[in-house]
Amino acid sequence: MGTFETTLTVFPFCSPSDFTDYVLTQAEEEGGSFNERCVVGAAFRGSSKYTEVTAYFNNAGYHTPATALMLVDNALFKHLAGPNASIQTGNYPMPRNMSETAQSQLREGRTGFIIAINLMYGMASLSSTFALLLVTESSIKSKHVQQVSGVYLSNFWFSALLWDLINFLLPCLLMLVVFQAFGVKAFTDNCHLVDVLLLLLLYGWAVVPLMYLLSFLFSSAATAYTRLTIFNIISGTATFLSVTILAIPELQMKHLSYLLDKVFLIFPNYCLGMSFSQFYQNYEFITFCNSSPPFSLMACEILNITFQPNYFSMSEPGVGRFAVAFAIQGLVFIILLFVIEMQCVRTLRRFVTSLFRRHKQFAHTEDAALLPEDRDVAEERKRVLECQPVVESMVGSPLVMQELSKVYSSGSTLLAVDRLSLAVGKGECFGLLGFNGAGKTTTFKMLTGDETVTSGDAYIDGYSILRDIKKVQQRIGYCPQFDAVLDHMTGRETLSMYSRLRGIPERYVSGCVENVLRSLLLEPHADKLVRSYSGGNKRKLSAGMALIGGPPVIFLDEPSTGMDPVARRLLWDAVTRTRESGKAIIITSHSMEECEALCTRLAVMVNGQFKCLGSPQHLKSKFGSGYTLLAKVHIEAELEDSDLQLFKDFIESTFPGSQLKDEHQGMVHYHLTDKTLSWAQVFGTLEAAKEKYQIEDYCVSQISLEQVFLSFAQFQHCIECGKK
Ligand SMILES: Nc1ncnc2c1ncn2[C@@H]1O[C@H](COP(=O)(O)OP(=O)(O)OP(=O)(O)O)[C@@H](O)[C@H]1O
Repeated sequence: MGTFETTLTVFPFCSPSDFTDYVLTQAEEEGGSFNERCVVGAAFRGSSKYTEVTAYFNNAGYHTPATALMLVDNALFKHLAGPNASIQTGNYPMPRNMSETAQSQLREGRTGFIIAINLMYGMASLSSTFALLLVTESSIKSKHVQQVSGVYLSNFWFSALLWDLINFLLPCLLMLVVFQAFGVKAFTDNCHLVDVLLLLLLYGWAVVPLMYLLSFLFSSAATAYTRLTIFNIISGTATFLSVTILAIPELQMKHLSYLLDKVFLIFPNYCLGMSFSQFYQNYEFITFCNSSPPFSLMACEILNITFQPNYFSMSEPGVGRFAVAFAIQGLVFIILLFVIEMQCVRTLRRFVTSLFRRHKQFAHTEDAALLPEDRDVAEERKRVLECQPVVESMVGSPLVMQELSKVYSSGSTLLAVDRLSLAVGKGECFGLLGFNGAGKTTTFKMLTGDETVTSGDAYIDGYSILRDIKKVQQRIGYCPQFDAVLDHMTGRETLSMYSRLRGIPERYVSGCVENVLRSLLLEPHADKLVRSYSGGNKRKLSAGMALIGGPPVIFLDEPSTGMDPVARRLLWDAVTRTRESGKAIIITSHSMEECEALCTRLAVMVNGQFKCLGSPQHLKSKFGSGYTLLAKVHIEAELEDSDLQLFKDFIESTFPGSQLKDEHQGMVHYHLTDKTLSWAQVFGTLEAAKEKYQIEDYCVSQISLEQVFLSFAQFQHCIECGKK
């Protein structure tokens, strides 16, 4: 019994309509609060002999009629018996009969329903987090670099699954604590916590691989998280609600509900909601039907309440079929994961598209064959193609490319790499030079298995990239164009992981890591998280990941971008040492200085083709005729132009055909184009003219690699503009 407190307001009313008007006016003025404040009222009318009392109650309250009557009676009693008189009123509901209790038990299922809905919402956002790291690893190419470093697909996925399930166990245990703390008997009585934990873990087994599968659809972690959460909510809550609502007998759609229940068994989130809801309901039914046998059992029979003593029974309301569904879902999702990862679909698609593309490709190849090819490139092609079978004849060449081509056909068709043939020997560093969009990165991507090959083949250590990509990947180191490093690891951890992936015995791992850290000047940052690294240090780490363990073939895609001059030279030293130890290195760079310092041979790539090939000196001699002259002439302030002009006239008359490339503050840069000139002639002439033209300093050199490279600029067509 509760205490009833209210403010007594007394107004003189003459008729019942006065009271009604008062209530209506007050309700209008006060709005919603009037309804809460004013729950009962009473009107006393009449003379001293005869008084009519009317009690009013606000029907929003459950007990207001009785309260209104109690107050009126109290007032009358006080009036007649004195101020100390009072009537105490109590509320003692009659015990419910069996039928009412049964009806109530049936409705109790609502608690299970609410728990299930809340659980599904929570799990929807929790399970989508399992895709985050995978999406990040794929988008930054870290997964690819790990594969290239020797990770087996099965190891990658099962270790991820194991780790995620261990992580998933923690929130599950927390959930059990919550059930225990809030006394949710259905989930805590009779060792049910174990059953609930089993259900949650089975859900984890099913949903984690599903998130892995769906992670392939996204390239950004944030987008993946939002969309997967929405997917989980829809595939859980929406399906659960529709089946539950359609099962209401009054709707007469039980058959549809039954059918949908079977269909939705493919969704782990639906199974989670249903299993928890039904587990709860089953507990309630069991409790009621066994409460006072045999009457309760009879009531259950009459009201058609069925329960399953075994909670994991396959029949309703047992949750056995959901447990089985979880187990099968997990298995199927893992199989699908491997089907996708083993590129079965990709291979099939490539086969189908190649059928359609064949005609187009032949047309292109015929066109290309008409174009004249550089003699060195043609000889390299002949050398490579003549060696059949490649595996036996090219033992000295860890990398052999045979007519390797790549056509991108997203939107318009683009020939990114055009029939490259090349053999790179042990202890050789081969440079791929080319303008932006020439096809260097695409070549690397094909060689490392990141892109499919349109035609041709390549062999690494004798293994074909088409047939034995796994074996190929175990034999290469790859530093991609953009850093594929994981932010949440330290530099030392990253290098240790890659050295283990390369199969370095555990006792040598720390020595190897220290070597790389020291050689790339990364020691001061070794134990910092990669997310705090500068761009240059990340680049050093990427290069270190490719070099560690000394794989036979190493691909470095613009490794020194963003490095300071000291770090760059240290990298060059590390690359040179690796090359001298007998490894084949293929490097791309936009720094001619770097190519001259590192490469034993190089090729300039234009529109996916090699335009020239050979050692830096060979290319300079072949394509860079003449000399470069840099001279500094002493000039008086007032005679500036005439002094310099005299010298320029002298050069142009002495070396006919010379081209002035640059001129600045008395410094001139000439290209002496005459091929017949000898070093002695050029030096002799300049020494003789030194005093007459007040030459302070001069330098004569061969044409630089950069000038050779620039001479191919005219051939690179603008793909985006679609013109040559
Ligand atoms: N996934 C892709 N889909 C379609 N076209 C692509 C794709 N990747 C690259 N390309 C195109 O292929 C051509 C070669 O690109 P690639 O990245 O290999 O050039 P690159 O020589 O490495 O250039 P950079 O020096 O700028 O790195 C470019 O025209 C590019 O636009």
